[in-house]
Amino acid sequence: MLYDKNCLAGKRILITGGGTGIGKGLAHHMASHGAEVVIWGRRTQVLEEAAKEINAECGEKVFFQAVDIRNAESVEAAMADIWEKHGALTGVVNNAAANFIAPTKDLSPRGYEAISSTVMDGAFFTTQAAGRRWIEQGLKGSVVSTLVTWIWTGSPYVVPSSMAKAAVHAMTMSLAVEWARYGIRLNAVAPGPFPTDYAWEMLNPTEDSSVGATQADQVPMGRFGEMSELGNLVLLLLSDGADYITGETICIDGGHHLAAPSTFAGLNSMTDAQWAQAKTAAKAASDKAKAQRSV
Ligand SMILES: CCCCC/C=C/C(=O)SCCNC(=O)CCNC(=O)[C@H](O)C(C)(C)COP(=O)(O)OP(=O)(O)OC[C@H]1O[C@@H](n2cnc3c(N)ncnc32)[C@H](O)[C@@H]1OP(=O)(O)O
Ligand SMILES: NC(=O)C1=CN([C@@H]2O[C@H](COP(=O)(O)OP(=O)(O)OC[C@H]3O[C@@H](n4cnc5c(N)ncnc54)[C@H](OP(=O)(O)O)[C@@H]3O)[C@@H](O)[C@H]2O)C=CC1
Repeated sequence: MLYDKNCLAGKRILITGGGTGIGKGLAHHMASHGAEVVIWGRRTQVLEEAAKEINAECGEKVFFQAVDIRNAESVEAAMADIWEKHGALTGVVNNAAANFIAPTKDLSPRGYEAISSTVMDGAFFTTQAAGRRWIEQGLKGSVVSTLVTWIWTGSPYVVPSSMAKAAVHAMTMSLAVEWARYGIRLNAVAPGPFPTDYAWEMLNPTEDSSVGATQADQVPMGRFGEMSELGNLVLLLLSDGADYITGETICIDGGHHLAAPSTFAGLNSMTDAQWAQAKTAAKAASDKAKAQRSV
């Protein structure tokens, strides 16, 4: 363990999308360094299992709420519930996201909305609900958003995600200035590929769609990122050790985007028939998750 195992003692951190993938890894990392953690997602069973798994190792540190972050009223109600039942948060990780690869010309308005509203509106509603409370109560707070290197490079075939992540980047810089006087810091991380089940089903659904963005051999360091590496960076930003850092987005990608294969440009050669196969495969994974949603 790089950091002291109690370095986050007294911290209470909300992680959206904390039931799976990176969010679950972050929840485990923060809980194992002494923080109390609340995880959000739309599937009660998935959240419950994640909390149980982490708590078995770390003690009763992780709590969960089924929340759809696209719904401002639900976010507000769940945030009020945290303050009432657990106490004030000290940090928020805007980690939940939706994404799938698709040719932009074929995207329906609902497809665009599903991705952009989750990433952009969800991060805004969650940040505002916590920030308002910190300001009213004179409390310090730290917000960390999980972005992606496409905020600098853009990426074809994931245009709504690139646009919405760039918007959250703008929110990070803007509120860092607006809320600095309240002691509220906003930072972000921009990971390269950290393979997770759901993301890879959405971004790498078929053999033909496996391109640079999701391939370890395209990373200059020759490997994917490890959860503990991302966890250590987010931990630092959530901790008092980063008290003078605000408005920053820190890249953690083994040099991936500087070597240029970090986008989905390699999908330019896919045919319409290959795109139809990719859509069918991604939708099957998505439908399986949807059948488990509680909200
Ligand atoms: C360098 C490496 C970088 C990697 C960066 C990673 C970034 C990520 O963010 S990965 C995160 C992946 N995780 C998720 O996406 C988790 C959440 N996902 C979901 O909730 C679903 O999978 C969702 C994205 C499909 C959204 O679900 P929902 O809001 O319930 O939306 P619908 O199923 O009703 O679909 C809305 C709309 O979108 C069309 N659509 C769905 N899937 C596809 C697809 N694969 N291709 C094209 N279009 C798709 C769907 O047909 C609907 O449109 P209409 O048909 O017009 O109604
Ligand atoms: N994996 C990678 O290589 C990279 C990932 N990222 C970013 O990291 C973050 C995590 O991605 P990853 O762990 O890979 O993917 P996952 O699909 O595992 O995580 C996304 C999470 O968001 C939740 N979620 C989606 N929509 C909503 C919603 N409307 N309300 C509440 N929760 C929601 C999902 O749960 P549920 O469906 O139950 O609601 C799920 O737990 C994302 O922001 C992604 O963009 C960035 C760069 C690289």
